[in-house]
Amino acid sequence: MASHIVGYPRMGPKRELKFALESFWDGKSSAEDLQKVAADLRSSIWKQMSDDGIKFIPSNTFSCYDQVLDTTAMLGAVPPRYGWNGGEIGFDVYFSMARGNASVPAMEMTKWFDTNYHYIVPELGPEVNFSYASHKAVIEYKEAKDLGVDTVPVLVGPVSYLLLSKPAKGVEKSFSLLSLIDKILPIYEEVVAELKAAGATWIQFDEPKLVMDLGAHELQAFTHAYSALEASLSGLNVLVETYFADVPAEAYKTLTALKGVTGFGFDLVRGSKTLDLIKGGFPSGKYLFAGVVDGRNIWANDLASSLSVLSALEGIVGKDKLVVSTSCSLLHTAVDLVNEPKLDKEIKSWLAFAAQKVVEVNALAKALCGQKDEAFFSENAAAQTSRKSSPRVTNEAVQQAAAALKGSDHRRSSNVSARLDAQQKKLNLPILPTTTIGSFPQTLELRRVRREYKAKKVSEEDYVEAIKKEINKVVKLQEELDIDVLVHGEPERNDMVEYFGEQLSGFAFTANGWVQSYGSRCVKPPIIYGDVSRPKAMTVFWSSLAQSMTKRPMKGMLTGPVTILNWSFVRNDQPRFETCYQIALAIKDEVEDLEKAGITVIQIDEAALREGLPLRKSEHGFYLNWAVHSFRITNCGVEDSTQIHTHMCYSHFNDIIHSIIDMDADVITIENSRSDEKLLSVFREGVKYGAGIGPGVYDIHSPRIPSEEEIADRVEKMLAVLETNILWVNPDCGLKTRKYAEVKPALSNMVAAAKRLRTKFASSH
Ligand SMILES: Nc1nc2c(c(=O)[nH]1)N[C@@H](CNc1ccc(C(=O)N[C@@H](CCC(=O)N[C@@H](CCC(=O)N[C@@H](CCC(=O)O)C(=O)O)C(=O)O)C(=O)O)cc1)CN2
Ligand code: MET
Ligand SMILES: [Zn+2]
Repeated sequence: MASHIVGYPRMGPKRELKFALESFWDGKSSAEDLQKVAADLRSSIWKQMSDDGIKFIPSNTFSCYDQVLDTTAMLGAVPPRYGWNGGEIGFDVYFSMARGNASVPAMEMTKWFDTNYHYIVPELGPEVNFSYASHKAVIEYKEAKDLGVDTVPVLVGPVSYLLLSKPAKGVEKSFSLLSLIDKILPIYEEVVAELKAAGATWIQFDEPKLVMDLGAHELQAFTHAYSALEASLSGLNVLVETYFADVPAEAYKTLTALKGVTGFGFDLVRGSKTLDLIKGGFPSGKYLFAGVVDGRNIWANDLASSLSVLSALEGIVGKDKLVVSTSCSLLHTAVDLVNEPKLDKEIKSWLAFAAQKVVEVNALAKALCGQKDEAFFSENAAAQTSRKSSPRVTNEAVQQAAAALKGSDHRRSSNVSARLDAQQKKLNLPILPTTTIGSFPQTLELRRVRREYKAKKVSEEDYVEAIKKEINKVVKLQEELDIDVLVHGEPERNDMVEYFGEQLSGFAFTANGWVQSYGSRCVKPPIIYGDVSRPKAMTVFWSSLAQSMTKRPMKGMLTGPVTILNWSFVRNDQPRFETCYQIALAIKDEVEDLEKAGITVIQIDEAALREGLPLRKSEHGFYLNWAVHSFRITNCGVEDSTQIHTHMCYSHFNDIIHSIIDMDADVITIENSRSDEKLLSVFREGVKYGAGIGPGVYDIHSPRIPSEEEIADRVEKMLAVLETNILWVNPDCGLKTRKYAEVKPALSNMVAAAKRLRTKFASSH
């Protein structure tokens, strides 16, 4: 029985790649230094999987930024503004596309399906001249082979690639991206030919788009593409891999009938319906890659239960055609439990990170062919039992409070326009008020203080003093810049989710459980293992302190329940919505404590509300209903005069705008500048929006400093579709990843742009 891994984390167990990248970008190390770190990481990953006994080991799942951007490089689809002149694409052009450079902004970045990973969106049109411009897939295949590991090279499949793209600037929005299929297939053929020549016997095409709601035309593109590739694929075993949900029935038919394909991979964790499809018929003689080990979570696999699923599948596809696999790439889980010596022993026994999941996959494969490791299986069974019965998982009071939520809608007592009037009386803000999203730059010094406090090398007193000084600096800076609604800058927070996770009961946190979010940026999602409650106030001390430093309104800053849920590793022993309601109750207590402490503006970030939207339309309504309800629970109890803000990243909101309105926040700030103002088109189409809104006026993901003119232009464009009295002026998102040298001039230009427009507006009225 064979084993397979869809993909593996690339950052390294101690984020080696992150540090190598950032040092290279800062000019502190050479391209060779970066290449060396990258090669060492790849080699240790391959060696580890090979030592663990994995038969199908992936290559080309490593990336210095993003696998979709790697595909763009492979196809030579570099937008002309990056000045590429042909030849093999190097770091210069590659990182300019990813991060922008002094003169050109970065390409758009967006969410990878419903994960917290982000990819760089390809920009395509009829004018693009595709050419084979990055040989990375072949180079990495050979690199592994030289190390004695025969791998399965992985490519983003041609159809998913096109469906993940967008029309380039100047190309009709209605342009059919799929019409480019015959232009990119020849490049794929070149890559395949080279891989074959290098000795590859298997190749994996990731086609995750197959789990979405696709039309006949899109499904037809798969049939067409793989028929066209059939000849060049002959002699190779070909795996088409899907993940993140079940494959709809129509897509399943298309997929399993593809020409030239010898194996099909399915996510059997999130896609339990796929199991029925397979039982209803699977093409004979083909391989089934059964993704039973969850790549999206940190829970140890229930090996006994997986084994029974696998045995049933074996009966359908045959012993020699079943391959045990992960549900998706392990990119979305933490790297290695070995680096968590401080984690509670019992909780640790319930967990498996990427390295442990590789072992689980192999153990399942061996068990199927009669080499069951009894000790390993019984240890696993004991951990499953302990998790089911452990008293630390259950909190009766919390369960009762959550059950009591049923039956109420949890709405504020007045409508938004009455509330905005009451708030304006108190706040007395100018038109086009300026604000920021919350965090200010996280300097090295700040990180050092937090780290040393955590390690008990700095006393509580000194720590509070250091943070206080930082808040004071941020407050003074905002006053100098003349920003209207201030923030304290979040210096006490490592991350907007982890910080709350560390203070709530029912959560565990890790020391090294990093997961890549984008580029070199990683997050350490907390682990929700039990019922959630708030032992004490979490932010009131810092927010009150910050408010005492200024006469201007200071926003209380919280992360909302849906975002805490979506950016944590969530327990899988109860429905997600139940966990979300529990978190909502904890945040509600915090909102009310902030109000009592005299905070008049409270921002409850729901950055990840959109990303949690199920991939399939049929499930949207149910999710949005409980997600929006959870948000309302947090703030339905405040006074009219308390202004509730929320913030969201990524503006693909056209389809869910009514749910966003239904959140009933007083002000919403939304990412906007990096996605071509898609957001504004919603309002252009006539959706009525009466609450305050701040579409981001510049991109904070790039080091580039926007000019006053550029920002003023953007705001004017917004004013063409939105009423002047509801518009706020703010950046796209928090500033924690930026440097002060970037933030100061950018915010100064932002305030100047707002003032310029206020003057213009006053003189025209
Ligand atoms: N959870 C979450 N998801 C999100 C976002 C977000 O802010 N949070 N934002 C959106 C964009 N994604 C982002 C993801 C990460 C970062 C980010 O800045 N990450 C930091 C890590 C931040 C962090 O938690 N750092 C800690 C830990 C510091 C640290 O590295 N400590 C070392 C100690 C060793 C050493 O570095 O010396 C360790 O713990 O190992 C801190 O500052 O306190 C990074 O990768 O650089 C930004 C945006 C979408 N998804
Ligand atoms: N308040 C948070 C911040 O400014 C919101 C970020 S959304 C990813 O960092
Ligand atoms: Zn954001």
